Amino acid sequence: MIELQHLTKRFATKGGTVVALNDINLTIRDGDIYGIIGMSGAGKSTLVRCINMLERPDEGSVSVDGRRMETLSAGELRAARRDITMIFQQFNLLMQRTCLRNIMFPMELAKVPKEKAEARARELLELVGLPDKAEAYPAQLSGGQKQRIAIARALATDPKVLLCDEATSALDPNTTHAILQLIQKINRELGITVVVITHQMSVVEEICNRVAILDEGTVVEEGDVQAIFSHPTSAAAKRLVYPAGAPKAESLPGHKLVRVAFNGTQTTDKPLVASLAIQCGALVSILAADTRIVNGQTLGSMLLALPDDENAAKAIDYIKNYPGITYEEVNG
Ligand SMILES: Nc1ncnc2c1ncn2[C@@H]1O[C@H](COP(=O)(O)OP(=O)(O)OP(=O)(O)O)[C@@H](O)[C@H]1O
Repeated sequence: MIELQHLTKRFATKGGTVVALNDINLTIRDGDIYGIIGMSGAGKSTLVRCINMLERPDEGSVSVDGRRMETLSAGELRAARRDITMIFQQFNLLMQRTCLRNIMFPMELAKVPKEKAEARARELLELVGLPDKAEAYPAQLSGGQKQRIAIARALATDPKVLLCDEATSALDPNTTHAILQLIQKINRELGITVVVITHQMSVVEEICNRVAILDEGTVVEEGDVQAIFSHPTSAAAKRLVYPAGAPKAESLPGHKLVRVAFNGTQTTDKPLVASLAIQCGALVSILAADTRIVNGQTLGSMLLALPDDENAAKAIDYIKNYPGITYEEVNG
């Protein structure tokens, strides 16, 4: 378990002090794929770099499995970083080493005997799907292949935690998907806790179970991905969930406006709008909809116009009792 308590990090710059992180409190549980999302400059990289003490917090504590990271000596920290490894947007491979020797590198530092290190590196090449690239140099690989090698290298010391700092931001959508699948496989099969820093909602949607939304160095929302994405409350979360703007209510004469948010338990075989027409005789119009499927479940919200007639009360009752939906009447 990773626990951040009252974490604050400031940078002194020519223009004055920048508060990159301001009193962050977060708990990342074992086995989570935990997303940390925010706009550029929100403090994501600083946060993740504080977890392995690449940045030293000014205040607060970071504990990983009960071990207080900020209290460790340089030697202890080097050892701890074998348990908490990291991958980056730019891969950071050693260009003059082959892929095999890149993967062996952390094991060399940890004084693992060469034969054992090579055998493990070959296993990891298999795991990331590139057994034939052992003797290739990074310059001969595509971006996705480089990231696979970087992942293999990050796994070489059998870590408990993998920190991913914008690991797919330099990749095209198909390659991003493949790398996210690999990260998910590593989480599931090796039981490694993953922390994913990203500015892309789609990354969080695809693999994370929990998420923290960071805005100007503060956590503005935190929790279950489906709960947050179905009902964003902070301005920063709304900006991320509805990049084109939240569905706005404009009054429609003779209608009640109703916003419904799907919390992820809704199944697609029982469509709400059709059910309202059939069960309640309510001919509802969809004014706006921003729904998505996350992990096979419906999330997002719809703005509905409900004719204000004799069926309205029955329809509202029906919506309120509909599984997996949050109901809100809005004024135009
Ligand atoms: N070494 C540093 N010196 C001075 N200021 C810094 C330093 N590192 C980060 N900052 C500042 O701290 C704030 C948070 O930066 P950080 O890189 O953590 O944000 P981010 O959310 O990762 O952004 P991006 O998505 O653009 O990488 C920014 O205002 C940044 O300018």
